[in-house]
Amino acid sequence: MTAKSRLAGTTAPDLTAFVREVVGRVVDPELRRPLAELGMIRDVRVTGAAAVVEVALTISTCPAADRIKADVLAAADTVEGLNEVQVVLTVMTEQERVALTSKLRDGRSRTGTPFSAQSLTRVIAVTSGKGGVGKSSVTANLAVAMAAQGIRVGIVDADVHGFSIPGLLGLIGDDGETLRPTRVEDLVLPPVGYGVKTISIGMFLPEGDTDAVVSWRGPMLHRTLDQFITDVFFGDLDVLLIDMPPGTGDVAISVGQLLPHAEVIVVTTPQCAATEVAVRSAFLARKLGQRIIGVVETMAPMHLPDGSEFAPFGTGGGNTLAERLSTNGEVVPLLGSVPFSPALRVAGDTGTPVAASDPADPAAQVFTSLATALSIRPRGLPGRRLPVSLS
Ligand SMILES: Nc1ncnc2c1ncn2[C@@H]1O[C@H](COP(=O)(O)OP(=O)(O)OP(=O)(O)O)[C@@H](O)[C@H]1O
Repeated sequence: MTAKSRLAGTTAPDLTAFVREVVGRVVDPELRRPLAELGMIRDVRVTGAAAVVEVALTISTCPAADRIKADVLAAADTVEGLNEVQVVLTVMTEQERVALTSKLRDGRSRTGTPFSAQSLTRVIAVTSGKGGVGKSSVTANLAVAMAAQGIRVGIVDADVHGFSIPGLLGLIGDDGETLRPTRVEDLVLPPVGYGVKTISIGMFLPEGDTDAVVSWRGPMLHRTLDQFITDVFFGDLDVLLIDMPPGTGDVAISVGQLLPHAEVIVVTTPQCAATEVAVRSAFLARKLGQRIIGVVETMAPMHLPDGSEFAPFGTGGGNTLAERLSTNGEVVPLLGSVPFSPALRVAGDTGTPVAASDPADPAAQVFTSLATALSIRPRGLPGRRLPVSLS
C-alpha cells in the first residue's frame, strides 16, 4: 500500500500523524536506522496542504545533513494532500544525544569488543604476503558486493602504513581529504561508502599529514586497532572485513591477539614469488589461532575478445598457495580467481569500486560470487584453532 492510496479521505490530525510516520521511516545514512527510531523527528506540523517537518540532527556538522533533508523532503512529497513541504534542520540537545547513544548501544557496556567469538558477526581478515598484490582491492570490492546483496558489512582498514580503503570506496571529501567519522558523544560513527561502514587510520590523521603514522611502533598500533574494534560504533554487522597490512609485522600479531577467532583469506597473484611470501603470513595467522578459509587469486589471466589470454603475472599461483596451505588434514580451497581488469584499476583510482560501478566486468562477477559464497558459509567452531601465545 502506498502512502498516497492510504491517505485518501483522512482528517487533518490523521494527516499529521501520517506524515510523521512516513518521514520517520527515512533511514539515517550513517546510523542506518529509521529517523523515528532515533528520535530525530522532533516535530511535524500540517496546516491545510502545507507541512513543516523539524528534524533534529545528532550534531550541527552532521555530514549527512543534506542527504537527510533531501530524503525527508522526498518522503513527505509522496503524501497525498500535501502540496508544500518544508524541512527544518535543528540539532539534538545533549540530553537527547545521550539518550540516543544509550539506545544505540542497546544497554551494552562500552567495554569489550562487540566482535568477540560469541558475537554473530563473521570476522574475516584479508591478508597477503607482500604489498601491491591487490589485497585492498579485493577487500573493498568484496565488501561492496556483499553490501549489494543486503549483507551488513564493515571494514577495518588495518593497513595502517598503506591505508587505501577510504580512497577505494570514494570516502574522500571535496577538499581531497579523507572523510572523518562523525562523533556523537563518545560514539564514533564510521563513514559509509557503497553501503560499507569503514574505519581507517587515514580518517584520524592531521589534514595533509598522511605520513604521521610512519613512526608508530607496536604498542601504538595495537592501541589504535583495539580502539577501532572496540570503540567504533559499527552497529550490528553480519560481516566485518579486516584489510591487513601485507606480511607478518606488529599489526598482524595485534589483530591475531585481538581477534583470534577471525577467519583469514589470503590474497595472492598467480606469480610464484608472491605465493612464497603469502605462505608465511598465513602460517602466522594460524599460529595465532585464526583459521584460513581460503585463497583468492587476483590479477589472474584475462580473456581477450579474440579468445586469447592475457596473463601478465603468469598462472597457477592461487592453486599452488591453496595446496601449500592445506596441511594436517585441513583443506584450504581457492575461493576465487579475479582476472586482471583495467576497469577495476580505473574504478579504484576514482573511488567507484568496480563491483558497484561495472557489475558486468569479469572481475566484478567474481566478487559477486565470492560475496554469495562467503555469506552462506556457516560460521562455526569446527576447525577453529585455540589461540597460541607467541610470547
Ligand atoms: N585484478 C586486478 N586487475 C588490475 N589491476 C589490479 C587488480 N587488482 C589490483 N589491481 C591494481 O593493483 C594496484 C595494487 O592494488 P591494491 O592497492 O589493492 O594492492 P594491495 O595488495 O592492497 O597493496 P598494499 O598492501 O601495498 O596497499 C592498484 O593500482 C590496483 O588498482
